[in-house]
Amino acid sequence: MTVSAPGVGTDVTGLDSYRDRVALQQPTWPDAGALAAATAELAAAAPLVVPSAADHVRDRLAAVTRGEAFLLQGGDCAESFAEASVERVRNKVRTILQMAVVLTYGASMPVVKMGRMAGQYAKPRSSDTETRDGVTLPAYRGDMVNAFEFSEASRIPDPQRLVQAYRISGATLNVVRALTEGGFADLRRVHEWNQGFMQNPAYARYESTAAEIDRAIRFMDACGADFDALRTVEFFVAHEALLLDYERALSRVDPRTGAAYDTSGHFLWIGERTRQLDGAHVEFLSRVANPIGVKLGPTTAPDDALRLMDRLNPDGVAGRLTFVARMGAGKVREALPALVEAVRRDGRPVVWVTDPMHGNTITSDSGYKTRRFGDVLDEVAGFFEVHRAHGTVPGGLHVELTGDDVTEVLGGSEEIDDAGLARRYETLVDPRLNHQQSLEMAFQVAEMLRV
Ligand SMILES: O=C[C@H](O)[C@H](O)COP(=O)(O)O
Ligand SMILES: C=C(OP(=O)(O)O)C(=O)O
Ligand SMILES: [Mn+2]
Repeated sequence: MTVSAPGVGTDVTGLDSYRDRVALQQPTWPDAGALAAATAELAAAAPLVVPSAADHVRDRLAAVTRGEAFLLQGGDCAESFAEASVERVRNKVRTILQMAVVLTYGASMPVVKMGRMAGQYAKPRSSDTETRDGVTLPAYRGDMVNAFEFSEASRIPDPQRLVQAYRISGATLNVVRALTEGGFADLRRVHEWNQGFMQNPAYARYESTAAEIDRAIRFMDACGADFDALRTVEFFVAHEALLLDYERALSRVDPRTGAAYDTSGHFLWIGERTRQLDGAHVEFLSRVANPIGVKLGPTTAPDDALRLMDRLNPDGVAGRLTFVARMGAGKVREALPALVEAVRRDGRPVVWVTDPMHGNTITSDSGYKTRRFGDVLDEVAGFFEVHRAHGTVPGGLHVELTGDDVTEVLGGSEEIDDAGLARRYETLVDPRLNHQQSLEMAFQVAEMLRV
């Protein structure tokens, strides 16, 4: 089979069909020649993930649809080039591993671990521009597009940033692999970190769950469990497939099967703002074989969900399609049931995940974009209630988090208040749970999973 170069000749795989559709939320690149040079460089570059690994993730997600595994997706709203340091990546991976141990216990199921990492560099925005002190500039759209700094030069989209994002994603993946394959993920070690977290009296309410996990691990030990076999874990990477110039340039045909894969990450998702049925994002992801997700906000109609299934997973391949519901704590109990019921009746399997962040964004009195920890947990509770009522599988959790001690989300047992937000508010776009809030969430969700 001959395959044409990107954008040249016959579109054998259909990977270029999206070009005839409307793509929302794309940057206005000022120099077409510079964009072509950058995408040509990416098209010739090595894949970040290989097709067989994406297939493997799809199989893991198929287990989630059967209620035999639980999915945990977490990471920054927007990764930044400056924070791709070993330390920051390690803290994020550590946080996700710690949460996963608690959730594994709560669910009595394997947890599929996936970072919003190694590619989460492009952001959709509500407005094309940002105004500060009477000065209006193009909005920041992620490090893959322009720089956060509020100056005219920084905000001009630069296609070389696509190449930089690819290189930094490769370096991030390398660190993630070294950590998760090199003993950092050892169950005994992760358990010790969780015991360290429990030293803080603020978390006394989780003591009984923590003690049960400790007993379970001692029981495994007494039974002669092979802890050395638990020194490594599978860890996958995911991001929003927003910038189609980047995603297309990193897509490759798998010589084993002739199928196309987007090799920029294991799992890609379509955001709430770009999920139009006839839009470019749905068209593009319909052509790649990776496991994919779609965010569904509170205005989604049951028919929209069914049509997305027709477009993205017509044959009902288990693990291919994940719906990430991001309704808001006040809406999830009204908005989600009709969707869940329509999908259940249809019969084609879908992984249902809750994103309890994006429907709960508020502006604090002092002007910070933030979320309340209580709202976040309430949306997760609502998600579980809806699935229990319908006999369907609540398959996972999608959260914005960091492994550091930032102060971006209000509340939690350490009671971050409006004045406290200023202490360490570092996010470039949306507020993230900090390390402690993330673990606290895991303990609370573990309690919900076991009832
Ligand atoms: O993560 C996503 C944000 O919610 C999205 O980019 C919109 O943010 P904005 O309203 O600040 O533009
Ligand atoms: C933009 C995001 O979410 P949504 O598409 O759900 O608004 C996000 O995940 O950062
Ligand atoms: Mn976000």
